[in-house]
Amino acid sequence: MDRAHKPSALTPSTAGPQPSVHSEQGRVIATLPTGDSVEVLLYGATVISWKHNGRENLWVSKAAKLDGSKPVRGGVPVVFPCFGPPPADHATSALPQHGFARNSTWEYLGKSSSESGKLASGGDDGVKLDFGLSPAELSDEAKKAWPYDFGLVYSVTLGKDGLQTMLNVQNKGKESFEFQMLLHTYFKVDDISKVTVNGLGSSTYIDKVLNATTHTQSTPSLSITGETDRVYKSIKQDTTSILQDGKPRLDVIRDNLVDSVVWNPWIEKGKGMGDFEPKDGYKNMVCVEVGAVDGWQKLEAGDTFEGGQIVKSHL
Ligand SMILES: O=P(O)(O)OC[C@H]1O[C@@H](O)[C@H](O)[C@@H](O)[C@@H]1O
Repeated sequence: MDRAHKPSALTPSTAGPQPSVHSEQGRVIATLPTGDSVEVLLYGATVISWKHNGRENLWVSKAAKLDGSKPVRGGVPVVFPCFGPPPADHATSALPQHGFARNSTWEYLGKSSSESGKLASGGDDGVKLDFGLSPAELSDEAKKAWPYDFGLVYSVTLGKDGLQTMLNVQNKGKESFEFQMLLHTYFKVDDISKVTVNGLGSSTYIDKVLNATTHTQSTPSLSITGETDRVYKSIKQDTTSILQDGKPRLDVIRDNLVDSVVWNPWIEKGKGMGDFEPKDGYKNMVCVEVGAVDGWQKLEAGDTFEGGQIVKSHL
C-alpha cells in the first residue's frame, strides 16, 4: 500500500536510554526509559494498554476477545467508517455496527521518534507507532459492503506527557465518500461513583438511552449514575476531563474533532454483553470517545482528513 505517512527509522540516540519497541503475537509494545508503555493489537489497531507512572489507564474486559474473533471490549477500538448501526439509506448500510476498522487486521508500518509530535516536550523521548489499513487488508465481505479505495494510517504516540492517537483518512479513489470516525476509548477509573466528566457544559447531546432525544448539558460536571450513552455534538471546549474524587485524573484533548460520546453500560447492559467481565466492571470504566459522528465527513477524491486525541494522565 502506498503510505501517506511512511515513518522514518527511530532517530538515533543523542544521549541517554531510548524507547524500546518489539512485536510479538500480533501486537506491538513500546516502552519508554521511564517504564511507561503502550501495547497495540494489530487486530483493529486496538490500543489495549497504556501505562503511565506504573498505572494502567485503559480498561479492558476480562472476557475481551484478543484473538481476532470479535472487536475488543476495552482499550481504544477505532470506529470507521460508520458510528453505531449504519443508516439504511447510506453507503455504509451493509456494514456492521461501528464499521470494519475495529475488526480488521492492520499492518504495522513501523516506529519513529516522536520529536515532531505534539507530545514531545524537550527532546526525542517519545515513540510513534504507525499502523495502516487499506482495502487489501479487508475481508471480502467488508470490501463488498464499502467498495471505496481508501488508506488509513493510525499513529499511536507514547510520550512522557501522555498518549496521542491520530487517524489519518485518505481517499485514494476517483469518487468522493462519506465517513464517520470515533476513538472509542475505555478509561479505567477507581470508582465510578466518585467520577465526574467535565468540559461538556452547554453542549447539545443526543441521549441514546432516552430514545435519541436532544438535550443540552446544563451543568459543568457530568456524574455517571446509571446507563449513559450520550453523543455530544460540536463541543466548544477542546478538553474533556475525567475527575476522580474531584481531582483531575485524565484530560482528553480533541484534535480536529468536535464530537464526543460518553458511554457506560451500567448493570443491565453489562449483564447482556457476553464479553463484559467482571459484571460489576462498569464501576471501573467510563468511555469518553472523541470523534466526528454528527452527520458525515465528505472526502473528495485525493483528499485527506486527520483527527484524534491527546490523553494526559494527572497521576
Ligand atoms: O457493543 P459495541 O458495538 O462495542 O458498542 C458499544 C457502545 O458504543 C458506543 O459508542 C455507542 O454510543 C453505544 O450505543 C454502544 O452500545
